Amino acid sequence: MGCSGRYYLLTLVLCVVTELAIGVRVVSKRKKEAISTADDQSTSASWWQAGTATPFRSDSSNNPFSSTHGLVQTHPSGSDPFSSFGGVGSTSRPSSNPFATSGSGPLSSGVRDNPLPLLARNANGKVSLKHLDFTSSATAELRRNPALSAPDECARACRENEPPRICYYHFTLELYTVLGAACQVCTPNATNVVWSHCQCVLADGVERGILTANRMLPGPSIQVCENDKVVIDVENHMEGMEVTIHWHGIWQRGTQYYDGVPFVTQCPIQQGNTFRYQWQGNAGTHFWHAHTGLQKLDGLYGSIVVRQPPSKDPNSHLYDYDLTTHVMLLSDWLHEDAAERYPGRLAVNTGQDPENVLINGKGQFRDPNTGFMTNTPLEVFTITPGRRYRFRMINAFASVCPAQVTFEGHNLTVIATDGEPVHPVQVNTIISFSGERYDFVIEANNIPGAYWIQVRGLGECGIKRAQQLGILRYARGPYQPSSQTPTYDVGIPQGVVMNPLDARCNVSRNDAFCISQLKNARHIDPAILQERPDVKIFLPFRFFVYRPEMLFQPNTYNRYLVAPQGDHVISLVDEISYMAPPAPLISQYDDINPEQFCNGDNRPANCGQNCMCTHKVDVPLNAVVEVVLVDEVQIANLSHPFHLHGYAFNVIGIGRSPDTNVKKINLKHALDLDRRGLLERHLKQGDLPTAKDTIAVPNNGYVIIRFRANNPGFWLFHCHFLFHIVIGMSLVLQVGTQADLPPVPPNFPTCGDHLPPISLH
Ligand SMILES: CC(=O)NCCc1ccc(O)c(O)c1
Repeated sequence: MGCSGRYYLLTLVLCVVTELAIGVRVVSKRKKEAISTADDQSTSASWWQAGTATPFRSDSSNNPFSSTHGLVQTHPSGSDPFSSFGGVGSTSRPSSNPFATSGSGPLSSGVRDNPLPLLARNANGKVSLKHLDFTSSATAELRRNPALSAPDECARACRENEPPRICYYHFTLELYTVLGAACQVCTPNATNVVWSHCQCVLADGVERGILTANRMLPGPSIQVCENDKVVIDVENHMEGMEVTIHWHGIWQRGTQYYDGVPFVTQCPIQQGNTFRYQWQGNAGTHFWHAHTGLQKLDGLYGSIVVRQPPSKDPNSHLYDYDLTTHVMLLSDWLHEDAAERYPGRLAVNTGQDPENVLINGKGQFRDPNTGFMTNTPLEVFTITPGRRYRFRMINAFASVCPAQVTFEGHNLTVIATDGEPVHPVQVNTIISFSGERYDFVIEANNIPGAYWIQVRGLGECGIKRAQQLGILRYARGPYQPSSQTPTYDVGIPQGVVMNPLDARCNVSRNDAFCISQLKNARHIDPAILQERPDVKIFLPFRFFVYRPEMLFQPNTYNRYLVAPQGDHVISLVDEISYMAPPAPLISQYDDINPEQFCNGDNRPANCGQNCMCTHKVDVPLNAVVEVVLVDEVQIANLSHPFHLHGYAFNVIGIGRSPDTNVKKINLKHALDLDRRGLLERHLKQGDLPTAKDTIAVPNNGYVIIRFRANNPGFWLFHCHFLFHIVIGMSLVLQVGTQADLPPVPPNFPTCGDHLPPISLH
């Protein structure tokens, strides 16, 4: 296939950015104060089920704790899994439970945390912090340096004239376990997000080895105000593992070397080493996760919330509360190490699809073979009648499954995506992809009670019918919904869909909103909407399927993934499979052999169908860049979410070929459509394309994004599916030159090959 036409560099026109005044909105309505009574905060009670203890463990035979505490559940056939949940129904425990012999149970044993505080967070409102004793988790650094603020001091309502803080976090990364002995000492609090005093990780009640930051799942939440400085010391104690942490959604202007991409912005952090990340966050709902190997899927992720004073949020009049506890992090979950699925197996546990879905690291699991269900606590979000709440949803999935979130009996008013505010739209359900965030408002306007939250895994996750439940609970009301438990097939009625999978985005419809129909609530650089961008890049992507004879040729060791149907594949973006260089681009550029680099216009000689090199596309600083992503994957039902580091881009168009006799879109056809003016581009006055940093390219379709390349650096641009990253569905956009970048800090770690002359002494 020829390369011409894949990558266009048009004349760079430097545009003077005229700062247009944004319509200033005066928010005068005083926000309500937090209510923080104990019954708002804790889910109370335990999840031990009366009856015979049947801990659900992958192997309980040689585990000393196997019959002592655990997830006892006995509902093979649809009886109510919540009879002991939240203080409703039976609270007696199996006699084999060690807590039972204490006569008091974990709630009153004195070792359990105090109820977690509810922080009121509407910036005019007061912050109410109760019961929080952080002395035990204050690290040496916090004690030593009085200029630093602890996580709970930073998780506050943001005011306009308040001095910024320096918010300090210490992440200790370890190999750890779900249902370890820590669970004999305490039970985690269901609403704990900022940190935990309890080291018990329950997940979905199925024992497995995991990776954790500070023995929490998700890891610690970073919640700060817009101008705060954030400092995170990442101490790697994972045996035999290196790691980097990426701060997904944080632009890293001026701190490009702290973006956390291995061999692009840093050397991976070796075991036993501590790496200090420091950045200032752009406002919004973001998250952090490991960017090395498959570690993210084993538990290394957590939320980031960068709040603003309400006067700076164009949608602040739509909600009364923006609580630390109303972050909703969705993740997919396996019952074994992610590495068990890579490169992948042919007979047992094939493919990469998850066993389960978690909401804030919580959930239950129904064993499809036995029908037994764990009864670990579900996530509970508490609301007060009449109030309006901002929820911050993060899709931290690693797999290809879109996640569909529905709240029983409540509309969702979407007010932001990927940290960027939009003109509000009301929907009933949100479909999101790995890496995306959606902020929405829920008004507590239904009959006070408890309501189901359903998160379904779509796409490939439909095979295992992976879903999870949570509870939206009105304060002082029951913990248990009175309605039928939603099942995968008979769920909460879906109504209007945010982000429909059918990619019908060129028509206004009353059953769905496409992302390309959302309107940006912030100022858009007018140059973004000019007809011709300065740089236009077509990026088709697909898989290359190996024949086994090619892949397993003696003395060749090419990487591959065994896809769900058994195909052995690598990923190609513009016919190139990304390989990381042996040293970081940002700090050791000159150590890298220039022949390592490639792109569609510069393919290495003899680079065949499985061309592997460091795919890098250069973009002039300040150019207006358009990227057209084209899905050339020949698989139905699979849409790839692309994430750009360092930026939020404007989503100019999403669609499929209008040509009904074209069965499969490809680069050639997309170029042809573009020539004929048939690619959808929202460039009219008033279209206000929304800003995002992660966008799913619809299956058999395309996405057009634009951004002004005003943040110099080496920015990874990649499919956010974890198993697609490791087989090369990535490239680096180099914006500007090394001279445009701040130098890396003194003593920045170095790495690289060691290939000295061979000597016998
Ligand atoms: C012919 C072909 O492209 N096969 C690959 C299909 C595939 C690859 C990777 C996945 O994660 C996945 O779900 C499906």
